[in-house]
Amino acid sequence: MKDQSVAQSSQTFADTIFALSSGAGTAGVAVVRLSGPHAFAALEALSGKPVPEARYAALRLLTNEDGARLDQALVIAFKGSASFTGEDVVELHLHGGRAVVAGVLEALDRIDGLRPAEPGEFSRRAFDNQKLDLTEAEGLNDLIHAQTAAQREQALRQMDGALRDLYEDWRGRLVAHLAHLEADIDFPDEDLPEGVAGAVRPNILSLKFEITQHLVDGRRGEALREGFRIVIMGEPNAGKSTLLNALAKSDVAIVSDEEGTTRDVIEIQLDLGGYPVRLIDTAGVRESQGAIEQEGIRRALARAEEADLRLVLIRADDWPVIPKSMERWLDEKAMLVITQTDRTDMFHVKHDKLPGMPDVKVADVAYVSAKTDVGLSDLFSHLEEHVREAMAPREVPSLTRVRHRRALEEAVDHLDRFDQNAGLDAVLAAEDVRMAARSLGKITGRVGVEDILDVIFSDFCIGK
Ligand SMILES: Nc1nc2c(c(=O)[nH]1)N(C=O)[C@@H](CNc1ccc(C(=O)N[C@@H](CCC(=O)O)C(=O)O)cc1)CN2
Ligand SMILES: Nc1nc2c(ncn2[C@@H]2O[C@H](COP(=O)(O)OP(=O)(O)OP(=O)(O)O)[C@@H](O)[C@H]2O)c(=O)[nH]1
Ligand SMILES: [Mg+2]
Repeated sequence: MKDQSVAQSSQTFADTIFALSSGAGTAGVAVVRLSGPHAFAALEALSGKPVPEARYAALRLLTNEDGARLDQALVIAFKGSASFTGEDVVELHLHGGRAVVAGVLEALDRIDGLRPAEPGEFSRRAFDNQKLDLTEAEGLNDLIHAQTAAQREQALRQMDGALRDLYEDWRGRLVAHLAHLEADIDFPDEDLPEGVAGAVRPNILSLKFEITQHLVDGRRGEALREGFRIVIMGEPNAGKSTLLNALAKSDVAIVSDEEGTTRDVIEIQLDLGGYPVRLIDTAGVRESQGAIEQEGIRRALARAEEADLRLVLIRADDWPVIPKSMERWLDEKAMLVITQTDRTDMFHVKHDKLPGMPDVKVADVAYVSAKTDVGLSDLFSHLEEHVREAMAPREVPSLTRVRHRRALEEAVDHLDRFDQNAGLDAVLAAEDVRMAARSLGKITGRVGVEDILDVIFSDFCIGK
């Protein structure tokens, strides 16, 4: 029974799938991809000619079953298993017009054994045929969505197997320890009074330390994937929306001298030196009677809570007094931005050791005027610096998804349990190591992931 379910997903039994693999909309060239046992027969049906030699492009007139001309296309066949999916693959490089693509997709749909692909189904087949592990597949999906150079670099690194190698190395080491532990259970070693569990304990604990270090690296891989969230906050009229517009170099948010102008959260994307940033403007924080403004403030504080960096804005004429509502937000995740410096005497503002100067621990202090542009380019470089520091790749690759984080935390939990059981019960201790190895195996997809595969791959585009 079990073997049969494996065979179901392998190439001989699968349907042949097809999809437009290039972007939607009119383009110079559109690529339709087919994968599965009927891919070559489908090409023969559309072109009326034998399939060209594998991996060589050929020009073919494509017609539908009524003989209507569809396109003069460039076609390529890839023989399984030397293909992206591991199955027979055909690519139709079409003229990118709507009617051409629609005509070809319709003609394919009418061929027996062919059906449109689900999102991510090509990659899913590549995974099933061991062309990719899960981290590589995720890297591929990230590459397709990469908006900045640093995101592209991280995705390519993951596609090269950087995370796979790291996690497989850890798993391999655990499995080796496990083999010793199991041998010891069957044939205890008289020379080791604490048993093998005691002997391998230091190695396992040092491995656990490596995993914990990897976990505390500050969300850098996730931030790079999702965009680093910079939240602009402060009291009404601090100049938040003005600053957003200045940094975005675009008139995105409404600015006025009325307090409480902004109530919705406004988010824009920036590319700071190749790093993706989500810059978020929020409602001014104050005691408010209005229900809508209150909701705006609630949302502002929620965003501030999950920010990677907070820009806490204070008007130069209020400085150095810090509004009560902002006190709790000033920490090492905050940058203090003194705004509207044109409205007051700069010497007074910039004097660091003013009497009554609050003693705050923040990442940085900046002084800006959106009116005169003074300080804006400095603020820009400080932000760029901060963002690079937070997301620049390290020698050991960073985890890029909550999915990885959860599995690693699970592994650490099992290793903690191993630590407790090591001196007490060899059988339990071995089981803990086995479970930890299993948690690591879930990241690459080696074990126990059948139930999450649909979730992972359905997040991909159609045609990928
Ligand atoms: N036209 C086209 N361009 C494309 C893709 C594609 O599928 N079609 N890709 C799709 O994402 C990417 C290239 N990735 C690919 C990865 C592996 C194989 C492949 O045929 N692999 C075989 C043979 C390897 C070899 O000869 O070195 C294999 O792994 O066995 C093809 C494309 C980007 N550009
Ligand atoms: N002189 C001067 N005025 C500024 C500067 N920045 C903002 N303002 C003015 O300050 C007022 C408030 O600016 P906004 O950007 O709307 O302030 P905000 O913090 O978004 O306010 P809310 O959305 O109400 O919370 C507007 O009249 C702006 O023109 C500045 O650098 N210099
Ligand atoms: Mg505003």
